[in-house]
Formats: sequence, structure tokens, C-alpha cells
Amino acid sequence: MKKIITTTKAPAPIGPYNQAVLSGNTLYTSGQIALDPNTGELILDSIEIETKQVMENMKEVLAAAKMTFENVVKTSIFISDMNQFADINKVYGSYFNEETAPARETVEVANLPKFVNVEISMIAIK
Ligand SMILES: C=C(N)C(=O)O
Repeated sequence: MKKIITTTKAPAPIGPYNQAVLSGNTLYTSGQIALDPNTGELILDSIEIETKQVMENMKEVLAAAKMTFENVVKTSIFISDMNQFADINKVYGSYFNEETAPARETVEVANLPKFVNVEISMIAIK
């Protein structure tokens, strides 16, 4: 069974995808970028602020499926510049307990939608 998860508290999709899909007990989220859900504007003031907006968006997507970051088992981080790895890590890490942090990969890519600097997707289990 596939249940589409949507919330107005996170940015609306900017393409042919949903914010998240629940299959059984497993939630697959789309990648979040630093769009402000209220204005539709990008929040790119600094890499820290951008990463925080991504994580806040993701928090709302998880909440729409009645989950929290504690439910997350795997994340994928796409970044435009590996030199920003440490700053992104600092903000990202503040959302998780170090002992129970999810598995993840971080990859540098040539470009991201709307030319943002960071996009994060997650898999969570109920
Ligand atoms: C922002 C996205 N998740 C996308 O364009 O796929």
C-alpha cells in the first residue's frame, strides 16, 4: 500500500513528485531544499541557515507522517561544494542524537534544483 504524505507546512513540490510516500511502515521523503513554505522563496543567507531551513522542512514532512527525526534510519545529502561539509554537518548533526543518528551518504554534485547548495532526503520507519 502506498500513501501520499503532504503538508502545507513544508514547501510544495516543484516538480512531478510528492513530499513523501509511506509504504507500509516505511516513509520515503523527497529531497528537501531551502524553500520557505510560506513564501516559496529560497533561504540562502548562509550555508548554516540554508541547511537549517532544509531540516525544518523535513521536520514538517516527518510530522505529517506522525514521525520525528528519531524515526529516520537513512539520509542522503547532496551538496554543491564539499568545502561546506563541516558547516552542513554541524547544523544537520544538531537534529540527531549522535548515538542513534541514521546511516547516510554525502555526495558533491555538479548542480541541484534551483542551484541551491544542499538537498537532503530521508527514509524513516514507524
Ligand atoms: C527538489 C526536489 N526534490 C526535486 O526537484 O526533485
